[in-house]
Amino acid sequence: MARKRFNSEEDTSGNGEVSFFSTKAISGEGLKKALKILRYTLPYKKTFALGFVFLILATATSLVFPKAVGEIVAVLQGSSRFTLNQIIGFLFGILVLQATFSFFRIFLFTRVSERAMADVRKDLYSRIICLPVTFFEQNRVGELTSRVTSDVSFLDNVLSFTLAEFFRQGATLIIGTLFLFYTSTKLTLFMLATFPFLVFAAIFFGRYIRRLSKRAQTELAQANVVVEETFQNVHTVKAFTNEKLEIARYKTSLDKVVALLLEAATYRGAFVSFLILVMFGGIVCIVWYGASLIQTGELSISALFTFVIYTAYIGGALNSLGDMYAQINRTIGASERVLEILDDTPEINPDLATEAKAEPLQGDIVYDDVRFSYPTRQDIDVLKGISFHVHPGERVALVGYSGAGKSTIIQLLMRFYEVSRGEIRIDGKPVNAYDLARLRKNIAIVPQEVMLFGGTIYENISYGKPGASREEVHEAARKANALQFIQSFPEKFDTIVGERGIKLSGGQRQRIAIARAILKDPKILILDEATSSLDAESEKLVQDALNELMKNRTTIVIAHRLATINKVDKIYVIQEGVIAESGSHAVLSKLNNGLYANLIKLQFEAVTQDAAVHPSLSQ
Ligand SMILES: Nc1ncnc2c1ncn2[C@@H]1O[C@H](COP(=O)(O)OP(=O)(O)OP(=O)(O)O)[C@@H](O)[C@H]1O
Repeated sequence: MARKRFNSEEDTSGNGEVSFFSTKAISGEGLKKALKILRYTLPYKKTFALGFVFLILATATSLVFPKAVGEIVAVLQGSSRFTLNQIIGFLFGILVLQATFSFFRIFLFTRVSERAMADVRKDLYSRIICLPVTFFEQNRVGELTSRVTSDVSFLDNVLSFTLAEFFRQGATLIIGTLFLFYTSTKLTLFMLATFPFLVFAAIFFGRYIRRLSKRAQTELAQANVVVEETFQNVHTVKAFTNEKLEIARYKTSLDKVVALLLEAATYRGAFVSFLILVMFGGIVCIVWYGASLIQTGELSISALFTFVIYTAYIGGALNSLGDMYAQINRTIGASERVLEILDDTPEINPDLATEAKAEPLQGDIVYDDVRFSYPTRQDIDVLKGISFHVHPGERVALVGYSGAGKSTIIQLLMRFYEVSRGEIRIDGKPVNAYDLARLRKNIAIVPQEVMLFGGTIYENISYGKPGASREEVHEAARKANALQFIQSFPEKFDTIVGERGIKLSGGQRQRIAIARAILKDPKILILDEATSSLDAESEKLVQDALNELMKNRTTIVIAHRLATINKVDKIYVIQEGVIAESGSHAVLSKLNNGLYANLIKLQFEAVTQDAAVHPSLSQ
């Protein structure tokens, strides 16, 4: 099943960030999709509506302000019906109201947006985690993380802030202009002929500067990559004494940042000069024309005051509407990407999967002429007709050179991918015919590299069977030969492991993984043997634990160190996607020029060479 990579064409920075200055026009289709995201606010629609009422009230009060200031001038001229104190009192009243309305607007809108966005994040995460492995191969993890974090933040911002601002500024623009016409038609026409152009010029100028700053930010992020990489791999840097090289690399990156920032600063300086000269010049022109209208008796002084303040309001509104257009455009892009994932088909239903009982199986596995190529590399046939039969309770080993296809054979059994041709059957039924969750509950893997989650040892073991009783977890640890080392820690099962906790040795980690598998109690077991060998004592503890685990289960071992597999019933030697040899250890190791015999010879040579270099190892 070919899955499409979701749209990330706006990701120009390459690090999952979305271009800030996409100038693409807002399309009707995009807008429709973005509106679909708004359905997440539906559960909170009452709060949203109330917030909207406060928004209208706050906007209305702010629009009264210039009129009141004009009235003060009228009082000073003696042409008002009110006293100065009355108007100042009124002004204060307006301010208090506006402050109160704004508080509730922000409070209510934020409540809606934060809750709605938490819902989006939850849905998005649930959907992503339930998508098939292929999806994760076709999309970089960094990008997916940014979908859940930054894309949703864009939506959040729009809901809690931009939407309200858009309405407020739009209303200011329309109602303000109507007020202006009402105050003086001639002056309004004069203003409209000049002012908006100046504002748009300022918007473009401003945007160009921000684009430069944005580029500088991206460069800075690149420079930080150098810092991060070298700090993380400080051993490599030091081992090669490449400190000087890294310093030079960092300096080159920083120089680029500085050059861009300086360029932006030059434009910023020019921008301020532009504002002083042209924008304020524009206002001076309006005042000049207004004053001449006052001289001819067509306009009152108080009306001119009101006019200038409204003009400033309108200028501000135009400016922020320009910004908002860019922001809404970005958000549409973000919601498109979020929706694309939400609309993707999951392979598993998490609610049903947790409930699902393991399918009662015998563990009879048949590979019937299985052919396969990875969806991301369709041109390369990784498996070219694999056929074998493992009877219930049998142990088989897959061996072969690196890249031969051993792990791929296992991944197909787990149904991480679908076979291209042929069939895999368990207990006579094709794997595809099983419910995915119930099938996977029957298979446990002890992987090469055991990844433990940051948490307690107890949590890590019970991952094999969420909800297991304390006794079950203890018993599994005992069977896995892990009890002794766990008991030796002061916090025992509650010891934190992982990044912020204790670092377990390779052998200890493996025994935790074995305990996990014992707890899961699967019919089919897959051991992806660790490539690196443990010391003799750990090796024995792990091997004993594995022997306990393999009892009464069909086991497939991916063997890297052949010394450990002489106890299996049958060995399959995989070479370039086909089974080149099969049989018992005793038979295969004696085949003249046989692949298996050769592999054993190679490993034996490697061990003896090692012993020659480190004589202590052979003792
Ligand atoms: N996810 C993937 N996408 C594309 N190609 C892959 C993927 N995983 C493995 N391959 C390719 O498939 C081939 C078989 O890989 P596989 O991991 O099955 O080999 P292996 O025998 O298990 O090797 P090793 O012993 O090193 O683990 C290799 O050529 C590898 O490059």
